[in-house]
Amino acid sequence: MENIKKLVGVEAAKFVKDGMIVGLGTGSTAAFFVAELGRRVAEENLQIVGVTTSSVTSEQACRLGIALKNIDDVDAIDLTVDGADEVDLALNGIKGGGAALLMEKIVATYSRDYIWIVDDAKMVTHLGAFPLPVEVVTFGYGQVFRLFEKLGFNPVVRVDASGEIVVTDMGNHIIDLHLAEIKDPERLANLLDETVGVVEHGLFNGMVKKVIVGSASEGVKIITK
Ligand SMILES: O=C[C@H](O)[C@H](O)[C@H](O)COP(=O)(O)O
Repeated sequence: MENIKKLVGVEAAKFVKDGMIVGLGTGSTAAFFVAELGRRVAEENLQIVGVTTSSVTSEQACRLGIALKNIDDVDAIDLTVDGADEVDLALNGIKGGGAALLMEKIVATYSRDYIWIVDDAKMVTHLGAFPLPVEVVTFGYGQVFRLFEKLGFNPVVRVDASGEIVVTDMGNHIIDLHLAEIKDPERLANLLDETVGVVEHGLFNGMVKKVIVGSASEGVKIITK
């Protein structure tokens, strides 16, 4: 699995050219992309500026000597590369397994080009087997939780390994919705967008035009919309 993640990470890095402002995704797959950029910065003098999507990625990029800027200090981001938790046939996806969905969605929204890197097990017919992360403000999150219960969304407040409620980089909580199958991603996204207390959700509908998929048997495949 780590080999496949590395394969797609290195493949995605080929789209990065000198002078680019690059959005750096979060997660175990995106980490291979960032590592490859770090290698090219060190060994090939690649000139780039990164805009990161989490504190974890910022730390990795800093360690690797990748120059970073705050999203507000760049005009636009040329390309963002990120992982995903599930991708359907229309290239809608679920993100946020690593609790970085809010920063990821903002960086993706202000990027000219956006690529996902995944292993083939994440390619699905319908989204929803992966619990949908919803980022909620801490004030009144219990009320939002109860609303989700009433709607039959099987919500679970995310806790870390020591049982503490997760606090995201943006200071919010995450409620994971165990939906089994999302029949209409657009409708669900609209409902969540309109729910007071929800900051953002992990449905990334129609945002990506290119997905680099890795598999043990077939290597790398690029799916475009
Ligand atoms: O919040 C985390 C991100 O959305 C990740 O990109 C996503 O969870 C995929 O992570 P991984 O590559 O570790 O499976």
